[in-house]
Amino acid sequence: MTTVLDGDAVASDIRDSLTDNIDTLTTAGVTPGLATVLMSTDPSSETYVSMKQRDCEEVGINGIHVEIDADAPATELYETIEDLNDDPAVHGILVQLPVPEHVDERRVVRSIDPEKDVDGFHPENVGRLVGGESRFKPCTPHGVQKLLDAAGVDPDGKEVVIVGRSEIVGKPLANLLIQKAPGGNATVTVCHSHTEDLAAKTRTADIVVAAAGVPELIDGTMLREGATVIDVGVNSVDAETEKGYELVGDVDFESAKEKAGVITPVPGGVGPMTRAMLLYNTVKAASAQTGVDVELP
Ligand SMILES: Nc1nc(=O)c2c([nH]1)NC[C@@H]1CN(c3ccc(C(=O)N[C@@H](CCC(=O)O)C(=O)O)cc3)C=[N+]21
Repeated sequence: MTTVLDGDAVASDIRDSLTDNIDTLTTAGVTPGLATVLMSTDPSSETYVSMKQRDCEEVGINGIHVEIDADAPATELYETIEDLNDDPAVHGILVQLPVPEHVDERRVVRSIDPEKDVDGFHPENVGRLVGGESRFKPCTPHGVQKLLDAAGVDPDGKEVVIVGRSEIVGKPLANLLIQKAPGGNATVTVCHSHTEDLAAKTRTADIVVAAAGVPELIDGTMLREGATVIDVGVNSVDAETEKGYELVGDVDFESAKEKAGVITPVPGGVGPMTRAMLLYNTVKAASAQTGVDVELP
């Protein structure tokens, strides 16, 4: 029997535990604040940001939303970040990526105060993660780790094949999973667009993580019987839906499900976990910045 992991349910449990932490902070006079900055007209970016704001409201985080016209000069975004860095009510800052082409994305990431960088993308935080002393684990990799844990799949000693080498998922996830720490200790292979014979690699894996951004790249023929399959893909493809697009993963779910022991769906798998871990990092940031201790889930 194949288990289909319910990311919405696991994320909901994490939000419940965080609500207790947030109560502790609020009682001590600290309301955690998360600023989301959107400089884009992409409909899926708008959807994600509004979901993040709704999550904040649900758990009692003060969500501050800043919208910048996609045609505005880049300096407007840089100045917004400076203001948010200086605002003591803001404990976490997320600038929704991608930013428009005329904006320097690296500069954006570097200009966020590392202590407020709840995405974990600032080079200082990347360095800390690689060095085994992470401040904020990036939300999607952390969500994958929590989802595996909730499913009772321990990466310790397992062969993990990650398909995709992005700064946001592939690279940081590889780092988390090789760490000599609970939720780590895996043998990790990172595959990408230049990998020869991808299927030969994925067939060796106990755990396959698809994070290439290619719709339905991984199908059942590429999997070992009983493998755990984590689908990080959130590809918007044109469709005749209300929004004009639909969400498709990097895994061909139907054929993969025939082979997998455990599999995540899209939507309802990793996506909600990413959002839950953003709340987690915001609570962690508020606690670190104010010295009010909380016991994170
Ligand atoms: N600075 C920054 N940080 C990010 O973490 C970041 C980003 N930029 N840019 C875009 C990607 C993508 N991302 C998603 C988060 C949640 C869902 C999610 O919740 N998806 C739901 C459904 C979404 C729907 O219904 O459209 C699901 O999979 O069930 C998806 C995608 C965060 N990202």
